[in-house]
Amino acid sequence: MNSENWIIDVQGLNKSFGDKLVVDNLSLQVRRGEIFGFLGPNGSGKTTSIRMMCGLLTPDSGSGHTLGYDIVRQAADIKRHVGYMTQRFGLYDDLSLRENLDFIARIYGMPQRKQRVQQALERLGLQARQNQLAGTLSGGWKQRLALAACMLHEPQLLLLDEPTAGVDPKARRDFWDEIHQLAAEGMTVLVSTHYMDEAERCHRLGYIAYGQLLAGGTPKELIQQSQFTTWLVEGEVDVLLPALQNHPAVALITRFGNSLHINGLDAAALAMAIEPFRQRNDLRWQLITPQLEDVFIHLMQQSQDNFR
Ligand SMILES: Nc1ncnc2c1ncn2[C@@H]1O[C@H](COP(=O)(O)OP(=O)(O)OP(=O)(O)O)[C@@H](O)[C@H]1O
Repeated sequence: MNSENWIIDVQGLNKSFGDKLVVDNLSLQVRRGEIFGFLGPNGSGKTTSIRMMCGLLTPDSGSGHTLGYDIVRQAADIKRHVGYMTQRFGLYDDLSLRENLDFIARIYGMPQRKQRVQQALERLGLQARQNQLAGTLSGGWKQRLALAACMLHEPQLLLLDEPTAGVDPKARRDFWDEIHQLAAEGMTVLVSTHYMDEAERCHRLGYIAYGQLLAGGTPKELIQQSQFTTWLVEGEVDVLLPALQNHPAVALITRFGNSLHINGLDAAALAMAIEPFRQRNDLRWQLITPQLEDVFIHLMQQSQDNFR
């Protein structure tokens, strides 16, 4: 791919706070119109990475471009074209939706202010609530308003830092439909999330732990890279745990109600481990596609071990 098509293209970014290395040699490329998901445990460096890529934080070393601008020397240019939605709702509770958007447009001295506010209200389906005080909105509508606010200046890249934390599943789904619509229109989106259903809706993903990008690719590629074999077992699964939990052929067991996902890296060894239980009447076994959540939990466990 021609490097001019990368909206984000950074190499070897490092950042420390005090003596703690928070982002460690991060390289990342994101294409125009792509929804790129950033995953990783709390404190793994996702926000810090996002802030460096949008010109809000200077890396200690490393280089790169966002929207064609140098992330160190042209940070101000990047900020002008990026919409950044932070983890916390940063709007005014005692202003209406319209007043909030109008206020932001005034602060930034945006030309055609009224028109832009109207467009943003319409774009995100907020007209019917335009006179409602922001403080009285539910979590889902607040996120929508925050998204409208960070799109007022018509950015080319959206950086969304855990945009749907604490938002109910229906509102999250609506929010993601909106993100997909924007991407289809050419918007590039970098989003951090802890939710697996959201991860599955990204075009590509990066998994970061202890500041290092440990895995990257489409959800399908990440599942393939994991080399997991996964058995789904339903029924009286409690009998399995004492025998399999610490079995060397079992990489990870995840519980879902009355079923388990039993994952292993060596299909034959895993088959041998479960063999004594296969004929039981109270258990039903099925070989399934590995789940992203299992893959990420395994990555996280491995990185903890490496870190120690
Ligand atoms: N300005 C700062 N000064 C000192 N330490 C910081 C600063 N910003 C972040 N850190 C530390 O850097 C580490 C990475 O933080 P960061 O917010 O990038 O992680 P994250 O992956 O976004 O976490 P979360 O999922 O909890 O939002 C944390 O240990 C955090 O406490």
